[in-house]
Amino acid sequence: MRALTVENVVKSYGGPIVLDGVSLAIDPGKILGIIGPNGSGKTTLFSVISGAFTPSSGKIFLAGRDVTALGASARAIAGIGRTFQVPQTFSHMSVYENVLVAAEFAAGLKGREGEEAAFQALKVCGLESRGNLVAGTLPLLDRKRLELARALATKPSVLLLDEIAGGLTDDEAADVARIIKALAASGIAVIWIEHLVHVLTHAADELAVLGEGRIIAQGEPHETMRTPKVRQIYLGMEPDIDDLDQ
Ligand SMILES: Nc1ncnc2c1ncn2[C@@H]1O[C@H](COP(=O)(O)OP(=O)(O)OP(=O)(O)O)[C@@H](O)[C@H]1O
Repeated sequence: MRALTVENVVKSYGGPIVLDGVSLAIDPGKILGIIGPNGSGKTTLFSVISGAFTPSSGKIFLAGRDVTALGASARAIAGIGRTFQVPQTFSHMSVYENVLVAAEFAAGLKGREGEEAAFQALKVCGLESRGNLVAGTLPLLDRKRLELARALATKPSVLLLDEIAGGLTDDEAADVARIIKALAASGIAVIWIEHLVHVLTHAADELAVLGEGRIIAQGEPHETMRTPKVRQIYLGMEPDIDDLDQ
């Protein structure tokens, strides 16, 4: 069964249409990369999947169950985890407290179950020795790891990553990509928005390109980057499309 199916989703915020009939699906254990120019609707797509916004029409299925009518909290509990473009960490709290709060309040994991989920999430993200540090003092790479750990502590079956590698060096981005691949290998379905195309062409099983609210290309990442429509968009922005294979 597909981990998540997005069926013909249309979204407008009251003005122009931002998502114009988007359909996609992902299996457990796979990584689907999403790219697209600024304003093409990537973050809106995540908001509609996570339940922050209701689609104007269309449906969202989580493991075959129609969750379109559920709000964000119910979807988090049902198994949809999310990181944000701007990290949502509480800077004055410790690293461990940040992750525990996510487990307890976002996913409803109480007592030992919450503590265990928080500890495991820190461990997988390489932060187990930094649990007592104040979150606001962490360097960027660790703040990204913490954002990932917070999403992971909700024990998601589907994980939505919004520019988790943004601002990182190539080596740091590779480090985060390694963690994400391990998460996928454990059975989590990962949908990953990123402006750094080369990070996704290396890490994703499949790539979907959004343009003006529609999926204009989708498939094996390198093939997808070579399609004429995608080349047109990324010409000049990604001068090294032909080097992405290397
Ligand atoms: N809460 C909102 N209310 C009204 N319009 C919005 C809202 N959020 C996004 N939009 C508009 O929807 C369009 C798509 O925005 P969205 O943030 O989804 O695109 P994006 O592809 O994620 O862009 P970026 O790469 O810049 O983050 C834009 O025109 C944006 O101004």
